[in-house]
Amino acid sequence: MVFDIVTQPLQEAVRRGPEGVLDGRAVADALLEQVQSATQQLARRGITPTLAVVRAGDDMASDIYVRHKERACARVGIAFRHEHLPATVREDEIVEVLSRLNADPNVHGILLQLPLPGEMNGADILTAIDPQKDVDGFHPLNLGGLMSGRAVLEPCTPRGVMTLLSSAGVELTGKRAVVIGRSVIVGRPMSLMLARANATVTLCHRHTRNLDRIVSEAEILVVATGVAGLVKGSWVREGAVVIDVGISRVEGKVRGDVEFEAARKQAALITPVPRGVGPMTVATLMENVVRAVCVRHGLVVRAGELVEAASVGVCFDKGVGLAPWRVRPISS
Ligand SMILES: Nc1nc2c(c(=O)[nH]1)N[C@@H](CN(C=O)c1ccc(C(=O)N[C@@H](CCC(=O)O)C(=O)O)cc1)CN2
Repeated sequence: MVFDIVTQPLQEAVRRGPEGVLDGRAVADALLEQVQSATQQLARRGITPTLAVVRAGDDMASDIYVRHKERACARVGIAFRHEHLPATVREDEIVEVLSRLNADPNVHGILLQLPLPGEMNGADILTAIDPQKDVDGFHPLNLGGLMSGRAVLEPCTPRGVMTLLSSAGVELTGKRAVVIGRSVIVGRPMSLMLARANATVTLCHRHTRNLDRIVSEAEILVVATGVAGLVKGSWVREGAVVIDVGISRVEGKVRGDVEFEAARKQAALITPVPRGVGPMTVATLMENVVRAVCVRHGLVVRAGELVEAASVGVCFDKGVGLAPWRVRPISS
């Protein structure tokens, strides 16, 4: 465990929120405080964690999200670099920028803001990011590490959902979990993380038949489709925990994938949109930047304190320079 979250402040943040609503903003704030404490301790060792965001084109939503990331960096003491490339940029030019950032020892975390313009193949370009700096956790080595239980850097949105669930004290063992959406950045890693936490997971997508019936059996429901209002309140099982990852703009308003008011009547806990999962994505990114720094410098954040990894029995085998997933206990 490279960054060990202290759960009590997160639990208190959940308790302060409205009954039945999982206030992602409050939990994200509590997490950001812990990240800030870690960056202050890193600063005392002369280390300034640095995140580089590469963005191509002028997608309006991306503009908002990159600004959220910049603001979060400023808040927690992470230096922020923005490489904003024109929409006409070629794939090889993006790869060139990523390679330069890979080689820069002052950069700890790199992310490529999605979506990319036009027909560009994001999956190919993402492989150009050094897996040790891949703070989005989208590199195939990190995604493979997630599958084999060895990833250090995991995708921010599903990881943020897991943090939200644990801060609300949601027990997952043996629970029937349904994930709607099979994207590489949310649905698929989400289903792996829930299975890792001992839930029984069904992964649904656009070809799934009888979606309403499957949803009605879910004790934990995670919806990540980007289709506003797809999940009707009447589908939701009484007492379910509902996590809405979707963000769409409808008539100038931000909406989720779940009919919030109707679903709230059924659910024991539900995340709103906005102020639900979105802020957790950004806070978890900040956590991942500190993770990347720790892996590089052989450090661990344990119960809020930064310590040498060796003193708690963890070593980071950097091997041929591509393996955050080669973290292993010294004793093994
Ligand atoms: N490289 C990446 N690209 C994208 C990711 C990602 O994790 N890595 N995820 C999304 C966009 N995203 C972060 O990049 C993101 C989405 C939403 C929010 C957020 O805080 N939303 C607010 C609402 C803000 C608004 O739209 O007005 C909320 O839910 O409260 C943050 C980050 C796709 N691309």
